[in-house]
Amino acid sequence: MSENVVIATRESRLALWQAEHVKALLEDRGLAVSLLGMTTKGDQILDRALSKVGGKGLFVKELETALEEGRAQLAVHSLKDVPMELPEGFELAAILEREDPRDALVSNHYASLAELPEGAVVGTSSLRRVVQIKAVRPDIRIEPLRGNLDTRLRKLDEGGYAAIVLAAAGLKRLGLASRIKAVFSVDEMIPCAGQGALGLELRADAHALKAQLAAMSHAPTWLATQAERAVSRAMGGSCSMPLAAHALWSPGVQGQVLRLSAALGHPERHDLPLLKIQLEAAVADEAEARALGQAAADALRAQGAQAYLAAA
Ligand SMILES: NCc1[nH]cc(CCC(=O)O)c1CC(=O)O
Repeated sequence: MSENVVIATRESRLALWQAEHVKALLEDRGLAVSLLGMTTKGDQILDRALSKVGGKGLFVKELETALEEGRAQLAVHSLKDVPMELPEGFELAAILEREDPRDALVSNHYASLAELPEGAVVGTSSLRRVVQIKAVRPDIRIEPLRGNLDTRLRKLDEGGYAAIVLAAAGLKRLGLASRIKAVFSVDEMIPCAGQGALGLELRADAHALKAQLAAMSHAPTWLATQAERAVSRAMGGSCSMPLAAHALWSPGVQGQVLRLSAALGHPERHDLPLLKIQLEAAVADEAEARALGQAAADALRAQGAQAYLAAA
């Protein structure tokens, strides 16, 4: 494999950072790499919530077309933007070691969610974040907030919101960690499946590259995110759903166990309780990781998830 590897990437500052990061890792392994920047529908449509315009696939479709047509060999994605089922002919070849998976509160005036005054306006278009904020602060008013990280921070600075909620990983990658006022623990605000991890997608028939990328995959992150994505898949896997899933390796009686937390809120009725589950299991391979995710989804259904899903 001495040919040049072309990475297809979105052109937001975060996407470019992530693509450059993977480029450097591949170059360390002796590959020649270049980037192909592209704009996706998800980047263009900024006035509506993603859940209303077609979901996460909007960020990956154009990149997959570039792979299909041979204009690129590799697409780098924030794993949380990757749909649970990839189209026929595409695969995730590697998942890199996860960055900080937590959500962060960013504000120019307040140091935490608890400090926000009664009725304060918080910006987010993520139903997952909305239901978890409303569960502890039902008085908070939520206003939509889309666009890339710089756009969202600008909208905060223009004064439209008391605070906004963003993934810590993105802020850290862009050197914007100083904007973080408080990080939510993963119990306070359960992250989205895959949050903080990067997924490397290629064509299923790209065997040589696949073997090279597999060596870069981080097994603990791979298994944890497979469990998280299995919850999402079992629930119908779209971002029109206020679903959180996060798995963490923790010490067990006989070695490490994977502890999976998941939560589902009602998309509109914030007076209804958040359904929550935490399960743990010794997980040695992908099948066991997925089984853990499926078990969490089953447990949420036993708590009445079906009625919540029907409303989404
Ligand atoms: N939904 C957009 C998106 N996709 C990935 C990240 C952050 C980085 C990551 O989670 O890997 C963000 C921004 C955010 O949610 O605040």
